[in-house]
Amino acid sequence: MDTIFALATVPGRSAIAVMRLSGPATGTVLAHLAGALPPPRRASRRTLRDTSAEPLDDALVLWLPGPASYTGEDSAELHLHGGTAVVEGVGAALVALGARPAEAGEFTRRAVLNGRMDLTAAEGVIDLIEAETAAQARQALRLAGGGLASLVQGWAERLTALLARQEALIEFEEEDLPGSLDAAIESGVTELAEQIAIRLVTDNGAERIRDGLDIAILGAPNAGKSSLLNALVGREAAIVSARAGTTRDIVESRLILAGLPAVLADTAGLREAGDEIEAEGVRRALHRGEAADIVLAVLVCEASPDPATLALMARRPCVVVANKADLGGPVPDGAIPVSAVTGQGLGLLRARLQAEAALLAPSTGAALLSRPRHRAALRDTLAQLGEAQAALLPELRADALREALRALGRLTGRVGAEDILDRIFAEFCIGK
Ligand SMILES: Nc1nc2c(ncn2[C@@H]2O[C@H](COP(=O)(O)OP(=O)(O)OP(=O)(O)O)[C@@H](O)[C@H]2O)c(=O)[nH]1
Ligand SMILES: [K+]
Ligand SMILES: [Mg+2]
Repeated sequence: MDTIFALATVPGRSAIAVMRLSGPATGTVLAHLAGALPPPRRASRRTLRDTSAEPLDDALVLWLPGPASYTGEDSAELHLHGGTAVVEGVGAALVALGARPAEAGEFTRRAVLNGRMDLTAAEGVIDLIEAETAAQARQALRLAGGGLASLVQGWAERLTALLARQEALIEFEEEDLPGSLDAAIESGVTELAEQIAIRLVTDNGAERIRDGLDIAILGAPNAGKSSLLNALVGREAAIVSARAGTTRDIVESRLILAGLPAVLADTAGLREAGDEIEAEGVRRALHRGEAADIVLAVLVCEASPDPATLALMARRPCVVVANKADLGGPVPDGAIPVSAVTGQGLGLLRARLQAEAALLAPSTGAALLSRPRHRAALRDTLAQLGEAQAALLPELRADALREALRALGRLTGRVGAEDILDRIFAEFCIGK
């Protein structure tokens, strides 16, 4: 196993730069660099020197021997002065001493390989680094703290016990085993399948908290969709003009709703398009509307609701506004009167959007399945438990239980396909 190093802080000029090291040669490398190995787990001030004893920096050094370290390996942290020359000099000395630059996510990957955390906790670590809102950070912390790992671990232990009984049953078929054993396995499998199924159904919102909500603004040309986008995000993100058919492409802008990140998408006005470009714009608008978590349907106070928007409203979760309320005129049923020009009703609209967002991504703190692969693995497990329930031969039932256990193992990284690890750790930054 190589000894790796990377900057844990952002590269560039800074007050302090933290260089991390991990791997079997860490102790030797550190002793060379700092003159001697400092006492473990205590910050020590040392002059760092390169291989020809030239001073590199006056630094704070932490020696973190394994296995009680982040990676599980012998590790160290060097708190350097954050200048480019210092960091490069220390990097060059580390290479001269036999260490190599780490790849993205390599520290955390080693932590997973050494059993310091499972794959879902590692995903929590990435999410925590990426988190932009408080809700995302809370969810990431739960994952990083082993929230999903311990749940899955509990299921895996029960499954292992059921499999052991099943194998005993096969082995001792001839001899006298209590007749109730078979029934006990059956009810155990059923109970486990139920619990996993319930988790799949009730664990909602975690993916939305992680990835954000998709809100599409749709309506007739000139309804004021672009004006509304600009008013909601507080900047001139989209072009506004009195000419119908101004917006062609989708214009996206980010918005945070009650701690949830959202992407607000302005689209082309819905109508029989005048030309090929507008037709493509309308096609994109409808497509975006069909895929959105929430459609923000924009009607206009004085006009009768246009059929295309009404048709979409019937199919998608919607918040409906009647824009241009400043001009007066009747407000269509169920619509919130707003004015993108005067700002009237925008507070109410924001509150409605927040309420819808909260419905879609309840921040109850219970949701853990934040990635499609989590659900996929649990569905595979469930399918195998179904096979086990349906199996007529004890051997086939044991096979299905083994497969179910493998599916759970893929979720936690215990059953590791290299390509899954590669994909997950590619999301990481270098130094984590
Ligand atoms: N009085 C009034 N005028 C508005 C309001 N909102 C938008 N407008 C005007 O309506 C016209 C069209 O506004 P846009 O925001 O470009 O409308 P749009 O729905 O994006 O139009 P397309 O992109 O062409 O589909 C502009 O002249 C805006 O100034 C409003 O609340 N009150
Ligand atoms: K317009
Ligand atoms: Mg527009």
